[in-house]
Amino acid sequence: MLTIQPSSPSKTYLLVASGILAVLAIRRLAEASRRAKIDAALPPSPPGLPIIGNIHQLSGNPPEIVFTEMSKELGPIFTLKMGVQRWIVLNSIEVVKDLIVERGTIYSSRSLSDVSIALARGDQGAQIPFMTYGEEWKEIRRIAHSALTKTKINNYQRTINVRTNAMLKSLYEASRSSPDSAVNPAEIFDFYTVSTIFAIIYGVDIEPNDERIKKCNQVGHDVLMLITPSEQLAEFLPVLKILRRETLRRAIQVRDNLERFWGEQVFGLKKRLQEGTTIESVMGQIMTSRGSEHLSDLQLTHIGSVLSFAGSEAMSITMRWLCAVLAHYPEVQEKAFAEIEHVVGHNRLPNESDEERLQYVQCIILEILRYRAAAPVSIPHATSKDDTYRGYTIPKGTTIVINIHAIHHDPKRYPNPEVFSPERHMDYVLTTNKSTPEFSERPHLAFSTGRRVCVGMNVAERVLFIGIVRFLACFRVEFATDARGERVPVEIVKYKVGNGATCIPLQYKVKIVPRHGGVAGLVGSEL
Ligand code: HEM
Repeated sequence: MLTIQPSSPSKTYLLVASGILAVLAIRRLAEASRRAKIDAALPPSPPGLPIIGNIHQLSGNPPEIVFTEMSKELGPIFTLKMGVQRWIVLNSIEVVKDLIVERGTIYSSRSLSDVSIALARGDQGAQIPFMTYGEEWKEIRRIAHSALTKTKINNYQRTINVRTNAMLKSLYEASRSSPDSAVNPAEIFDFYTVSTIFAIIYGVDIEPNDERIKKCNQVGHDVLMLITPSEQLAEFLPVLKILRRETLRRAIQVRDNLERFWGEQVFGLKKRLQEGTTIESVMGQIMTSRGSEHLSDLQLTHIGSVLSFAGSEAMSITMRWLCAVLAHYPEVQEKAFAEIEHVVGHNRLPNESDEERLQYVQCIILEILRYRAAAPVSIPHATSKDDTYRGYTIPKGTTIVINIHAIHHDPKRYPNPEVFSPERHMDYVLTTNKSTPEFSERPHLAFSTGRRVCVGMNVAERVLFIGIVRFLACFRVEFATDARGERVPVEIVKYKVGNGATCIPLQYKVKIVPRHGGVAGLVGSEL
């Protein structure tokens, strides 16, 4: 008769343990084979290393340059394995149109890191760029968008004019106070854009030494320090997350400071609205418009902070690039000045109603946004569903990078892309129906496209137009000379990558020369 011997406890443990191990191993194998299947169907990928994949290939050069080089080998859509994450990089206008525009419901989410969730409270907060695609984001974005339409921006024209003239005055004074009139305009442009945005968003006027500027810069800087590439590494290699407790604690501290500072701005505006002492502002519009009564103070704080912070740096970067590029292209400046003289004359500054007739100036602005887009890889999107495209599989949760730089430097679209040539946009300016151009006819994608397109685009375009046209009407940019009489170089090929993957010109100094004797009077005028 068969007798079953009770197994010893150690044998039982062994059996159970080996059972568990077997199940784990099978699961791992199944997972590995599932991943291998998905990987095989992904768009092509450059060879990578075990575990880290392609991460190491992104060190050194700016990401947009690395991606553009890779796309020459791999085609307009390719995959990068960033540790445990998959990135798919889009490098042509056709692919961007097919996926970001036409399949916007799938390609408009964000993949949020632990740090960005801690900083912005994820979808519970209202920091638009840090929200996934869904009803909350749609609602907050709709509210922000309706306060930033082209018609609404007309209400801030006087504010923009006043701030622009303050910038011209600072440039004029800076050029007079330095013996060789060599000026580093970066700080002046920074103050111009931050003070203009503050005035438009909250209806307040701030001076250069205002404490709010310092605090706003500090809070912004603290946020950017938390989203540096090294902080992102833990998202690719989760084993590093153990080391990140301190970073997460810091993120919460930074968020508290951010909410305190921007909360004070909302509170101040609320008080002015109750007292009837405020002027028109975007946040005032949002706080009093029908349909936004349910917004909490925290949501208002987040919306106000993001609208103030998201755009002013990008606008300043664009002004800094233009000033640097103009030093290299005197003929562009002369042509623009001749157009301004013809349309506006010398006795007043150009304004928004002159825009239609200042076609060459319009081309200059389009060209600087193409030539050096402030955010050349946009803000990464993420897929919210599995998809198939051109026979490839694109799984849910994939990070999608729009390589704006590659599109802006595609020689088929822009012959000699490294030449700054405003003329290339003249046909568009003269003939295209600018409010609804064909997608392929768009002169640039600096504001990205699709459902996530920059919500502050109308403000940015208006501020850049007034800032740039008045700058061109008042000044000529020349190379400065050093003590030996030699030209001080201004770098326009190499640049710095900012923490938000922005493309920032290296520090430079140029001569800012007033165009004529009437400039002193013009820059001192109120409007
Ligand atoms: C030259 C100036 C500017 C440039 C080049 C620029 C560029 C961009 C880009 C590339 C994006 C990412 C879009 C995407 O995810 O595909 C973006 C998003 C955004 N921008 Fe701008 N921007 C500028 C000015 C502004 C201004 C002035 C504001 C606010 C008044 C603003 C507010 C935003 C917001 C809130 C988002 C997030 C949109 C979302 O996630 O739905 N931007 N911008």
